[in-house]
Amino acid sequence: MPEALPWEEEYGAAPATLGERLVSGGSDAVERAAEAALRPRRLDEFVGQQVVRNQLSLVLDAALARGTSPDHVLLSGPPGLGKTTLAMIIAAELGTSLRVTSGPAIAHAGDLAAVLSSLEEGEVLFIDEIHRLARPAEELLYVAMEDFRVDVVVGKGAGASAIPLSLPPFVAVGATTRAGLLPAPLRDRFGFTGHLDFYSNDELEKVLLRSSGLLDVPLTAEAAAEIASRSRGTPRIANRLLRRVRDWAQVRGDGRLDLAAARAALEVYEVDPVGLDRLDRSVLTALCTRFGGGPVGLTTLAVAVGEEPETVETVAEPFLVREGYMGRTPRGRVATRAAWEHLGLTPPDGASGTLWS
Ligand SMILES: Nc1ncnc2c1ncn2[C@@H]1O[C@H](COP(=O)(O)OP(=O)(O)OP(=O)(O)O)[C@@H](O)[C@H]1O
Repeated sequence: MPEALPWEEEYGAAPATLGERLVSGGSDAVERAAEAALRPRRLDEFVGQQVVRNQLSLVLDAALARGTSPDHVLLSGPPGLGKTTLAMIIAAELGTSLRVTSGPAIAHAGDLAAVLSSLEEGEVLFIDEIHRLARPAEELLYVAMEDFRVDVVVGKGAGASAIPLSLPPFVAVGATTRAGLLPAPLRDRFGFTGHLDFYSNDELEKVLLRSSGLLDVPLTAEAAAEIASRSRGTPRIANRLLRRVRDWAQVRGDGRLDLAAARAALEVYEVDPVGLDRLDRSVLTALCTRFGGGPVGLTTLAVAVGEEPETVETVAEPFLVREGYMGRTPRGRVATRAAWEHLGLTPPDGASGTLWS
């Protein structure tokens, strides 16, 4: 198994709690409905991710020019960066329709065989969380991707036989937060792999200004910059914070989405100027004030903030480590100088781990 990329360890499948959290990359069903209206529909509306966008546009244009289907596409990256959106765009650019499924939705290889055998020629099959496909379904998929064929098993035991069923050519688009977990034979069937990275604040401002236009709420440039800087490099979070600022402006403000409204709304929702929320801050505060900056074990730290260790590890820690507020050492979690400074605290002299940076 190849080594996981650094962010893959941090951004596994979103735990259930993520959907309830304003600054998480994950989303729930209600959230998804609100997001649908803000999705870019074509490649030239898709903000940022210049490298992937250029590469993908070449793959698609070349296929269109040849009049054939493009290679299968694998999209990897943390939640909320636009993998589903890109899959929809691929179908739109190819002028075909999109069929959507996901690794966890396919319990048996037969479920996948049913989806595959109902595909129309040239259709795009989007498989979200492809790393969570069961092994037999995975094996069925890579035969289908390579040879456009599924082997339908008839009968049981010694009398079982496989009847090959031809499939029309289709395009598989897989999305994963953990490309390193895909077995090599499956990964190799994707002719093009695009890795999505966190967005810059400038790019998030563009996402926000575009979304505010679609929502028909005027957003000032300063407010866009303020929301962008608290959005953890993630368009999904940026759009979600925008909707909360819009709520505040409608209910408590004068309807305008300006800097004052953005700051006031994000204060109500406890999203601080660098995008940390209450859980993030309570983890850092406990680490600094109760454990002298660490090192402290995950379980002890989690008990101190009244959370499950898994919640601290998967929900708060990835962003805190990525942004340099927390370190993971063999002896436990440590606060960095940036954490002390962010909380307005002075690190005690000589405390081990406190000046970890
Ligand atoms: N490049 C972009 N430009 C504009 N909006 C974007 C962009 N990328 C994502 N978004 C917005 O962010 C939201 C989340 O994107 P999307 O659902 O595609 O993410 P995802 O990577 O598939 O997440 P998950 O892995 O959780 O399914 C969408 O509603 C979309 O409007």
